[in-house]
Amino acid sequence: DDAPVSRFQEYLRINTVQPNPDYYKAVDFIISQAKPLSLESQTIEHVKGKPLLLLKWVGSDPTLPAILLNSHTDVVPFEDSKWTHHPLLAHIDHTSGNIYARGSQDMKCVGMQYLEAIRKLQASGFHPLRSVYLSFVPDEEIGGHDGAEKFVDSNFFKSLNIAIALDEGLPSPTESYRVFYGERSPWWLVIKAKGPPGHGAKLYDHSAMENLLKSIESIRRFRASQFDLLKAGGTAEGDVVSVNMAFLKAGTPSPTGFVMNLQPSEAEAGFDIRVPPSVDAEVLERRLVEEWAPASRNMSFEFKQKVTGKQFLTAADDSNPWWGLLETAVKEAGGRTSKPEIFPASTDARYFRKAGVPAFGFSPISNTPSLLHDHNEYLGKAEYLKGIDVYVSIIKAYASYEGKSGSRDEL
Ligand SMILES: CSCC[C@H](NC=O)C(=O)O
Ligand SMILES: [Zn+2]
Ligand SMILES: [Zn+2]
Repeated sequence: DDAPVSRFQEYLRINTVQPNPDYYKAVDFIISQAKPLSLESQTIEHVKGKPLLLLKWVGSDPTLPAILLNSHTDVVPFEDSKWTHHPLLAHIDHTSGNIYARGSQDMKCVGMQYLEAIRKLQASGFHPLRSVYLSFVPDEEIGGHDGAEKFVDSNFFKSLNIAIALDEGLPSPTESYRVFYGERSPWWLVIKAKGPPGHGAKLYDHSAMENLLKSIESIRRFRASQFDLLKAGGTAEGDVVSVNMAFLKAGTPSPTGFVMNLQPSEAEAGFDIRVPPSVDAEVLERRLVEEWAPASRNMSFEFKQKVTGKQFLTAADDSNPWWGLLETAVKEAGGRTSKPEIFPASTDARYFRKAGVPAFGFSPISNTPSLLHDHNEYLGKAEYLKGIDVYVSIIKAYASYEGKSGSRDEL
């Protein structure tokens, strides 16, 4: 059991932290792991310095559409002083068996588990009928535009003829694994207020700060209404709009902090908003124009990131054979899947779905708190090893499936 865990630790120790990930080191490491498995390998650089690694386990029937197992190689930054163990050390707590590292849940675990599962399948003498591709993509954490998005837009991707893609999910605090069939759309919104400057001791209307605060109050009321739906139960995390303030920027800097007796003429605030497929984006945008950033209150807005247009969902029912195969394969590995959900944040799966490839978000992590992007992100050693067996079962089922491919639903 030690070797797979050591290999996982080795991957975790590679510094692929945004905004300066060492992608080549990660790619070289994965290639070294793929070598003994005799997988075909190619590195694609849609953008210089951002390599995407594609591995292929060749199936015996090249006429059948292939399976894609996707993972991203980058991880989000951390405040190492707030961790109990440095996030790039992949320290194992020997009492609990927990491996502490950035990327232990999101999602270096999954990338390595795919490979470990293939290693086990080969050792057992299994040969795939369908080809299995493994993509290790860059830049997911900053939007995936130079990674999965360019990959999916290429003719080369179309030539791969992918029937189904698997990508990351979220840890489950309970026994059953979470599975995702769609995602909320990210809107990264900045609202700006302007107003006349003035003496800090003067009470007057329409200052930039007052204008911005009115918007913030309105946005907070909306946030509370959505949060109440969630707190009341019956509504899933991915089915309400989330709004969280990312930054506040205003004031006139001084050597000791900020000038205190000057009312600034400009103020801005940034929000991370996530919109479920079931919510009418036009109605929400009208609210933004009319209540959150009305020009009549000297306000403007811009989006730093916005996914617009149709949102594609992957059928998670009997109409899609890949769904049943996944459920059964997890069961055969001794696990259970819970009701399919909308992913609350974003993943590269949205690009696959948009290209017409059904995709499920799934990370085989149960009985574990979700610590993505948090301090002290960890994964239990036993949970990691169990996840490998879950993928053994899934890859076996997917790569052996002889039937027709599934469908994609549009919204
Ligand atoms: C909007 S692109 C950013 C993607 C990022 N993905 C995972 O956390 C997210 O914030 O959801
Ligand atoms: Zn991720
Ligand atoms: Zn992430």
